[in-house]
Amino acid sequence: MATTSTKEPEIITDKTQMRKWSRAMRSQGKSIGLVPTMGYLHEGHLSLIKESHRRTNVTVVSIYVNPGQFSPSEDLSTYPSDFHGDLLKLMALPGGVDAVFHPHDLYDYNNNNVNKDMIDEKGGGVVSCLEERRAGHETWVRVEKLEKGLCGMSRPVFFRGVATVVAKLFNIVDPDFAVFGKKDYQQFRILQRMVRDLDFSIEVIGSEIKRDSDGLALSSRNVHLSPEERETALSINRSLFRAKSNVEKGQVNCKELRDTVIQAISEAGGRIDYAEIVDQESLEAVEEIKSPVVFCIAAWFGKVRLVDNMEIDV
Ligand SMILES: Nc1ncnc2c1ncn2[C@@H]1O[C@H](COP(=O)(O)OP(=O)(O)OP(=O)(O)O)[C@@H](O)[C@H]1O
Ligand SMILES: CC(C)(CO)[C@@H](O)C(=O)[O-]
Ligand code: BAL
Repeated sequence: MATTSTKEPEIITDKTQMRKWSRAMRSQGKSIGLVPTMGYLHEGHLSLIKESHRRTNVTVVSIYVNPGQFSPSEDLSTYPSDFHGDLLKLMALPGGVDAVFHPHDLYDYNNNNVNKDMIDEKGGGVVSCLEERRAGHETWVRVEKLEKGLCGMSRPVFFRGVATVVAKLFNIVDPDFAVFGKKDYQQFRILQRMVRDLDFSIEVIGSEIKRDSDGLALSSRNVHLSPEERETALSINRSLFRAKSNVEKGQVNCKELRDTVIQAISEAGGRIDYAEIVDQESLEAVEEIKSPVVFCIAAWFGKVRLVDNMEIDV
């Protein structure tokens, strides 16, 4: 629906301005697509924007590295960013984007009287960089069952942080559609469930994984891989494609499929966080493939933790 000429997006850093902009678009009868990101944009992000162009009149990209989804031991401080480069990529994209929402701090409530005693520093048993900062934020969205397994095992604050910040973005931007990548499969399913359970009037779209020419899933964190680690990391996508082909040839025993993949990645030099075959919607582990599943993997290559997955529809 969008035009094909490139354009400069409106850059909005303030929540109130963002809301005003969205309301103005709505009053002109325009539908709004939101693509939430943490910046350092690559072709994967751009493919989400193209998906939004196909469905809506105007597209908003948010760029915000959310401290609420990182635990203090994770890589918030080294997360890559290049706002200027991101803008150039957005402007070079046919159709561009209409607005970039780039708040400095989404948890700035102007409450000067926050004191230490007001804050539950444990956040229900888990602590994120947000609580460490004593931001005076105490409301969290939790998608209780779906957040438990897979990435939730090793990143206990991650999904409540993601669900909460995305709920905030939804309230501020008020989009009709929001596009997320299936690369972060559990995140996509959790946000779909959040929207259903909390009656947001927003359609959550899952967009296909964009890969480099050698098959590695594009990710902002790939920039931290050494050339050797990057080569090693190809074991994830190669073993996932092999697993899919083995299922198509009739191998349906999940333990065997998982063992093969774990062995391939470990032998290549990766350190497995998890390798699970789960139902596409419930994300519950299955033993034998009889219905659509997704094979999800997280593994460390040096100091970089990568995720990838493969939907297998039978
Ligand atoms: N290769 C990809 N293909 C499709 N979507 C992607 C891809 N990489 C990221 N996305 C999606 O882009 C959105 C923003 O993700 P984010 O900004 O965290 O980038 P990222 O590359 O996933 O970074 P990282 O994995 O290093 O955190 C998410 O919905 C994510 O799933
Ligand atoms: C959805 C998101 C922008 C929330 O911070 C983030 O988790 C991401 O980039 O995938
Ligand atoms: N794309 C997922 C965001 C994160 O790993 O924090």
